[in-house]
Formats: sequence, structure tokens, C-alpha cells
Amino acid sequence: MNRQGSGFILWLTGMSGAGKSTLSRALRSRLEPLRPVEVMDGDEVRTWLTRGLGFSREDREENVRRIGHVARLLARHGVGVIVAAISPYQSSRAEVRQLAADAGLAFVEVYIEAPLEALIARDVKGLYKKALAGELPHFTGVSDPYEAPEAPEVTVRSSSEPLEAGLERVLAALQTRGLLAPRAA
Ligand SMILES: Nc1ncnc2c1ncn2[C@@H]1O[C@H](COP(=O)(O)OS(=O)(=O)O)[C@@H](OP(=O)(O)O)[C@H]1O
Ligand SMILES: Nc1ncnc2c1ncn2[C@@H]1O[C@H](COP(=O)(O)OP(=O)(O)O)[C@@H](O)[C@H]1O
Repeated sequence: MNRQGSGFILWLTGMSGAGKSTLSRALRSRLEPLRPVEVMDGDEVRTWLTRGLGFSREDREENVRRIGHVARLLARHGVGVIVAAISPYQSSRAEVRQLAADAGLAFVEVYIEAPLEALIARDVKGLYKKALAGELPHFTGVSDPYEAPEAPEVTVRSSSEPLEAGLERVLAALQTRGLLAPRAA
């Protein structure tokens, strides 16, 4: 346990449009009154921390590694860090989980699952249309792999359950681990 007792990394993984940003915003609203919280969203992180990285395997691994490093720094000081990144490779997610474990920090992996057909139908950003037309190489789920987690702490099925249901399960997972209490003074 770290000195301040309650820093953690809540890692949301899933394909584009699965609902990572939506769930992270909902989680932030619920957690903020209780404790310090930061959201690290792939889209935003790529504008700052990992600007210049692309979507090759090597670049995605580097992206995830840097996010994991900063998340650990924050969590070590008692912040509840919510990461929302596709993070498609099992080995990368295992690496950041290990980083957290080495620092004595809780790591809670949340898999946001939705069938590809549902994501194509949603297509919030119009990226699937482009990818299916062959205009976006290395697009996760279409022309690039997504390795689903085998044993995530929580699975959220965003195409078949309301946001609130998944949200409550994630909060319950934090509660069970004693991570919802306000940070000790
Ligand atoms: N080729 C390709 N594949 C997947 N996603 C793409 C791609 N090109 C751009 N985008 C946009 O980048 C966002 C994903 O960035 P991440 O940092 O989360 O990706 S990763 O974890 O490094 O795999 C992702 O955001 P989300 O839709 O919020 O997941 C997309 O908007
Ligand atoms: N549990 C849910 N039930 C129904 N629709 C959802 C759910 N979660 C997310 N969505 C919808 O799916 C889309 C997901 O977008 P977003 O959160 O930006 O995904 P991501 O960050 O994974 O790319 C949004 O339009 C959102 O309203």
C-alpha cells in the first residue's frame, strides 16, 4: 500500500467507439467528490504526452508505456487515475499492470466490449467508414488487431447494457478494494 493509501490506476481498454471516454467522464463525476482524480484519455494524451506517435505496434506500445509511467507517478501521490486508451496488446497491458504492482498500486482493468457491427453502426467519429473504405491503415478491429483481455477485473458491454450499469460495477470493484475512501490527510 502506498503512503497515502488510495492511489490507483483504473485502465479502460476497448476499441474505438466502445465507450471509454463516455465511461471515464461518468467515473470522474462520481469520484471527484471523494478523492483527487485525473483522466488520461488516448485522444488527449496523443496531443501532448505522446504527440508524434502513430498506430504501428511499436508506437502503440510506446504510447501505452508512457501513459502507464505518468499514471503511476500520479497514483503514487494518491490520485485515482482513469486511463482511457485502446491499448490493444495484451503484453502492453500486462507491462503497465506490472509497473503498478511494483509500486504497490492497485490496477483495475476494465474491458469495454461491443461487437464490431455495433461500433460500425455508432461510428461516432466516422473512422470506421474510412477504415472500411481502406482509407485508414492500421485501424483497430478493421485492419489492425485488438487482443481482448482474458481476465479483466470488470467487463462492460456497452452495446447491451446501460452506461449506468457498467458504471456501478466499476465503482463496486473500487469499493471492494477499499479505493473509494477519501485520501487520508
Ligand atoms: N488507426 C487507428 N486505430 C485506432 N484509433 C485511431 C487510429 N487512427 C486514429 N485513431 C484515433 O486515435 C484514438 C486512439 O488512440 P489511443 O492512444 O487510445 O490508441 S492506442 O492505445 O495507442 O492503441 C482513437 O480514439 P477513440 O475513438 O477514443 O478510441 C481514434 O480516434
Ligand atoms: N453503455 C453504453 N450504452 C449505450 N451507448 C453507449 C454506452 N457507452 C457509450 N455509448 C455511446 O457510444 C459512443 C462511444 O463513444 P466514446 O465514449 O467516445 O468511445 P471511445 O472513447 O471508446 O472511443 C458514444 O456515442 C456513447 O454515447
